[in-house]
Amino acid sequence: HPGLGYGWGNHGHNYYGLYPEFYEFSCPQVQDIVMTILEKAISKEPRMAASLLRLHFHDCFVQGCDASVLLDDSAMIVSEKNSGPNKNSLRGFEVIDEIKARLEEECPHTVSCADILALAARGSTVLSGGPYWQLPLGRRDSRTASLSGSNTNIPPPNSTIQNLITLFKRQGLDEIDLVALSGGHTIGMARCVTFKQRLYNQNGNNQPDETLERTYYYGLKSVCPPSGGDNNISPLDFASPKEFDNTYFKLILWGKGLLTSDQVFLTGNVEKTVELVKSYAKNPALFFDQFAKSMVKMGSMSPLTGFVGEVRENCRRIN
Ligand code: HEM
Ligand SMILES: [Ca+2]
Ligand SMILES: [Ca+2]
Repeated sequence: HPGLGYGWGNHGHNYYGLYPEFYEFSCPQVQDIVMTILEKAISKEPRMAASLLRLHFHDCFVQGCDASVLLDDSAMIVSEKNSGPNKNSLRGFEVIDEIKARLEEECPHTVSCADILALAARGSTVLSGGPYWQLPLGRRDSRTASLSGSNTNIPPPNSTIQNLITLFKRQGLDEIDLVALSGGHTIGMARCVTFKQRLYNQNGNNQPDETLERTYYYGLKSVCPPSGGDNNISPLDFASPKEFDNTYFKLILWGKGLLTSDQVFLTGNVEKTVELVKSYAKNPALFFDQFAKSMVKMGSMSPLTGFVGEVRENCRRIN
């Protein structure tokens, strides 16, 4: 029986009942279909890879990886899409819809939206030049969403290092996962409003963040004026915003992390995260390997399996 995660196909691993061969018989084309649509979307707009990677993260941190993030407002549902971290920020829903529609044609009522998010995150990483990993599957979709969970569990960009460690610990993720997964910021963009405080008033004294490297600071000010321009965007890794590589960590060593939550790995007085940034900056293979491991770990957080939850027909609403 699909979904129970015992015996066949599990090869002795048990990510809470998820296993890579879950769709081997019920939808063997799933991987090809996902990759075809991702290739098209990402070649049209490279940033889409980043947006899809982030969607999986924002799903997993709220009720686990159950596609709660995809539900629209309705009579039954208060959508997570309107939370502080998500509103005017999350992207890629149309690509998920396209994948889902295609999969409903090929393998009706079979592939969950939560698994589509995990597949899209892995595929987006690979297509941006990052690592591939064996992806445990078999997540089912929630019949609920949590706006409050979205507001409280997802770390804000001005977080202190302690705050980041605490919020990740709460999900069962440690400092190694925190630093490696934040390496996802090697691709994609952030809006001015998420880092503006660093430019004009980091500590309530109307001064810039002194950990911000000078020339980078002047460049950011030109993108992000003191008033207005909140939706102007800047790359999280300006050296290679479309390339999944380890330059994110090199930039942090040079004082050129974009968000406070990036730079504090070096400046937050936690020796462990300082060492991790240095080793990932030096050794891209080490970063790739740990990113893959931590993505599997994050992707296995509190999944719905077996007969719990459902496989949505449309990712935006419950059946
Ligand atoms: C450690 C805590 C984290 C914080 C505080 C954080 C914060 C942010 C913020 C503020 C943005 C910009 C949003 C906007 O401008 O609207 C962003 C973008 C992004 N984040 Fe994170 N993030 C964190 C962890 C992660 C993780 C774990 C991943 C994935 C593994 C990730 C992947 C991304 C990606 C790829 C983007 C760019 C999205 C795009 O261009 O559409 N982030 N993040
Ligand atoms: Ca979720
Ligand atoms: Ca990069």
